[in-house]
Amino acid sequence: MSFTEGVMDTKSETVISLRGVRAELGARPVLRGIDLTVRHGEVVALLGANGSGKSTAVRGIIGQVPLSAGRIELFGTDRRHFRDWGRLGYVPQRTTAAGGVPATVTEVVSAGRLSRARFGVLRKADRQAVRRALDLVGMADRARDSVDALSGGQHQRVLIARALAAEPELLIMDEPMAGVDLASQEVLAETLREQVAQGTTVLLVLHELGPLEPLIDRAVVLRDGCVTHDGPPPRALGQHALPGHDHVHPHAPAGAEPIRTGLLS
Ligand SMILES: Nc1ncnc2c1ncn2[C@@H]1O[C@H](COP(=O)(O)OP(=O)(O)OP(=O)(O)O)[C@@H](O)[C@H]1O
Repeated sequence: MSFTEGVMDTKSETVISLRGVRAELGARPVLRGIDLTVRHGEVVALLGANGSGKSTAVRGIIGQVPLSAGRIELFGTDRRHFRDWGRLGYVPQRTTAAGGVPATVTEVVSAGRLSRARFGVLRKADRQAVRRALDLVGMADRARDSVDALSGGQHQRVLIARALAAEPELLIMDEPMAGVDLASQEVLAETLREQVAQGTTVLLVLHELGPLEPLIDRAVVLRDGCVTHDGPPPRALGQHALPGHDHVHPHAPAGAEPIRTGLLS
């Protein structure tokens, strides 16, 4: 095989594949036949209204939600047999980094490196990776602080640093910008841009594209547990401008029907 073929193989490699995925939570069907493909180097945004199944889909991918039907593959391996979790970084939705146990920022971010550390022991290169991750999210100056002393947005940055510390090939993030102010969103967007430039594949749940918009290759929109759009991301900024957001023009006559464009609602 030539070098060029090798590169092309990597580029077209499927990193995440969902086929006919169904899941129930309690008695409620939450995923109702999802197909989704994310290829090497792609940045894919998972969009949709509250309760449409975005978090459940992401949690299904990382093995936290059992499937009732269908198949998920990670790096070409059936998720049920996938063990190479060090290749994947995950930022969960709206949790705190504290978890009830007193820990410093460095300790939390170091935990994200353990999957890469041989025998669970952090060596110099691992500690450097932890420092780099803290630098990337602009939290290096808080390294020794207790995570209890952080604001919500700072927690979020620490969780992102924890995911980056493993230098993952695939980043899965569930609303990484939730509770993060615009200036910090710009910092995180820049961080992500650098990761993507290095070839990291990204799947992220978003409500607004915001500063991430230029990075997004493709948007997949869920509605009631089904994919209703898989293609170019909505062009305009902000959820109010996303296709599918019901919109009544401010000067429309009273009682006018909202304009529905069909993607999100
Ligand atoms: N543990 C659970 N038990 C029962 N139903 C659940 C559970 N967790 C979520 N659900 C339901 O599953 C559906 C999808 O939830 P999910 O969190 O995946 O949506 P989402 O698209 O991520 O929403 P949001 O934008 O609000 O985060 C919702 O109707 C929710 O009520």
